[in-house]
Amino acid sequence: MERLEGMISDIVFKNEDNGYTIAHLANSDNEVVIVGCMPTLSVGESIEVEGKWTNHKTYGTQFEVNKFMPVTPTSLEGIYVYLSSGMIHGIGEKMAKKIVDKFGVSTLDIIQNNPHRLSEVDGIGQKKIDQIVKSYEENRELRNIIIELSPYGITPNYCMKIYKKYKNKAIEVINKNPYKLAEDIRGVGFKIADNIASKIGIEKNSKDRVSQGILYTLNQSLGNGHTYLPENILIQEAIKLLEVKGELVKECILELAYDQKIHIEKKDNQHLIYLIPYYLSENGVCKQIIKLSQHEFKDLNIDIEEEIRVVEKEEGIKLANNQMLAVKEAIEGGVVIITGGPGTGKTTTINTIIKIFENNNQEVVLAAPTGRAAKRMSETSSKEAKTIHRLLEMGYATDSDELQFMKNEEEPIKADVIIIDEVSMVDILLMYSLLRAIKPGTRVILVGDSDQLPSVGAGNVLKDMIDSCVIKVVRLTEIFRQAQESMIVVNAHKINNGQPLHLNSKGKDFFFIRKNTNEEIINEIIGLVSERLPKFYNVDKLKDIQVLSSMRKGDLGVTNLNIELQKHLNKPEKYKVEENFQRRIFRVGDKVMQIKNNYTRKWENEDKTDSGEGIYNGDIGYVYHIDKDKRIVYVIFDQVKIVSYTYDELDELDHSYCTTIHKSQGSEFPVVVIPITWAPPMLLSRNLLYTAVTRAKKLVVLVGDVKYLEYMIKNNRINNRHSNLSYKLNKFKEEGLLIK
Ligand SMILES: Nc1ncnc2c1ncn2[C@@H]1O[C@H](COP(=O)(O)OP(=O)(O)OP(=O)(O)O)[C@@H](O)[C@H]1O
Repeated sequence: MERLEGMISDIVFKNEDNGYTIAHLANSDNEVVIVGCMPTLSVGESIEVEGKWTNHKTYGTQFEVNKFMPVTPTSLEGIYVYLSSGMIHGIGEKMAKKIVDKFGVSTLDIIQNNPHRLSEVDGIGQKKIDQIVKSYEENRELRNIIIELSPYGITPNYCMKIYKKYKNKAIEVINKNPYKLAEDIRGVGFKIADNIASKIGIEKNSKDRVSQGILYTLNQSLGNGHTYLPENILIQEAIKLLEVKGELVKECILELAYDQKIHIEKKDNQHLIYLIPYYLSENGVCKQIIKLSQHEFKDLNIDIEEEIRVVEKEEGIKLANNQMLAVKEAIEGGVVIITGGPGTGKTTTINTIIKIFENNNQEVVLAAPTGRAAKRMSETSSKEAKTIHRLLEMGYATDSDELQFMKNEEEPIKADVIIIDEVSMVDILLMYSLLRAIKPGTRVILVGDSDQLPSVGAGNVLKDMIDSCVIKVVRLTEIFRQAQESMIVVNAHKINNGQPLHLNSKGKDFFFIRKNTNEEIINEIIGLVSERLPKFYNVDKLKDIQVLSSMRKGDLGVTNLNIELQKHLNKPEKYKVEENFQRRIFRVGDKVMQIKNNYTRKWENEDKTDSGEGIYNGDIGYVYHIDKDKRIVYVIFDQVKIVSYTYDELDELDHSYCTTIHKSQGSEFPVVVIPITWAPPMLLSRNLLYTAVTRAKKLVVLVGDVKYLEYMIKNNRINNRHSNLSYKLNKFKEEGLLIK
């Protein structure tokens, strides 16, 4: 390894995604090209680099950097260049000159140790001093983290994420418990954390390590939808991960339970191991369901049949028997699940229930798990529907900096009736938060299609509640005439029943285009989306058509289809600003999706007369503007909400010309295009196909090989999730805890 020292005189290239940088390093003797991961580098900075000389075919001799360290500039010129480089917010070129003229070589010492003295410089007030100190500190801390962590193979990009999460506590957190990184930082797995741990000197058989491995295994299993793991499975998986003896794992499981980090529940001869929040939520859901169902509901003193007749007359419909039953249960029973596939009249039933309650002065509140599902519910009911998170008023309590729900047992939701749609998407944690915020006496109506994919989060709540037979369930099974005319609806039910589909009926809305190779499928999809569908169906290629894929990777996965579709749906143009992040290009006009809930992300309209906060997982928007100087991408959602993302926040956004079927849950689109090709069996499943097809309102086009379509229809291997909700609800019922 060789070392060089000098000042950065130019930055030739910087990849914002992974920090790869090509720069010129100058010292009194010469100027050389250095390359490597140096994300925080800026012109004027003095650094020391460690690495080796290489010879590049095209670019000649360059220095490949393994490790870099900032050195405090000592020369007046160095200090001036550093301060004026733009790295310290609040100091421009003029101000830098003034400061250096005043304090000379002691400038950096003053900023660090006696910042109040900056006020001696003309034009610097307290506010400016605070800004300079904060920015200087952040810069220093980030550098320290990079220097400390890069030997463990953590890329600078992750260092930035780590810094954002823990701020100046980062090194302390990592030294105390490196495994915390695996829990908190998306993309850092147990293996990386374990590597740091071993370098810090944590032994393979250390109980800390094994305990963290057990917690990590349980955390990972949440990603597969499990609310607990049977002990034998947990032990097997932990042994595989940690390469230690089973006895030690067992011992650590007991210690974790003793420390109340996990809960062990006995069921028959098995031990079920839960992470605490999941145990509390599962029990809490059971308890709340019992409480809510047992309560005496206020008698509305109405003739239900007469009330139904009034609404039927107003709407010009006649409810089917099961719809009628659902309405009666909602009013008389008080807690009910209404379930059914597409076109079975769920919306019509909800609307009838709303009308009857409102005709009788009852306050009805509507909510759904995602922003898009709530928007759709608002549209079909002509009444405001909120996301469940908004209904529960997610926010910061005065004495805490953690987001939490303001609505709970003490401060319940004010309503006589609460109707929740798309309940299949609600996981066990959210269901508990919701139920605990409902006051006994409030009527609760849960609506959903239990054949859709289960929630992304742990649990199989809707299905378990239905299977338990503890809550009254009304199943809507009749497909109404109007709905029967749609092959989308008819085929969706056929998929659910494992039957062959009606393909390509003339004048209908469900087509299969046979293509064999992946290349043919991609070309066909591009042709359909960019030209033929907009032309023949008069739909907007960006807003109305959604391509859905079951997978992320591969030629026909979301990542590649987004790259291919972007080339045709939003071509590069001189007037369109774009920024290249190597893996992906963000360009003005791009269709994008927010991929995680961000309850505090601010938005405002163009003339800044309206603003708010909260952008949710699955929200689709368009890149509106890119400010390369400020390093900000602006995205517009719902035609008016403009949201800014700094470059290092772009991991919250994905292109969405194509999205995964999982992400499309709860959303509907006029036209859906789905590639049908080989994939691992768990991604060729009936409920994935069913969920994808039922997202379309006007037209479904499948493109690919019909043998995989047939395989999907047959493959009813329901992803079995470890969940104890149904069993527990029944157990409580048998033990006489439920009156009804
Ligand atoms: N009792 C009824 N008599 C006649 N038509 C009905 C009846 N109930 C619903 N419909 C019609 O059937 C179609 C589907 O109904 P609705 O939209 O309520 O079902 P849904 O289960 O919400 O469907 P989706 O899940 O596809 O939105 C609509 O056109 C609706 O007008």
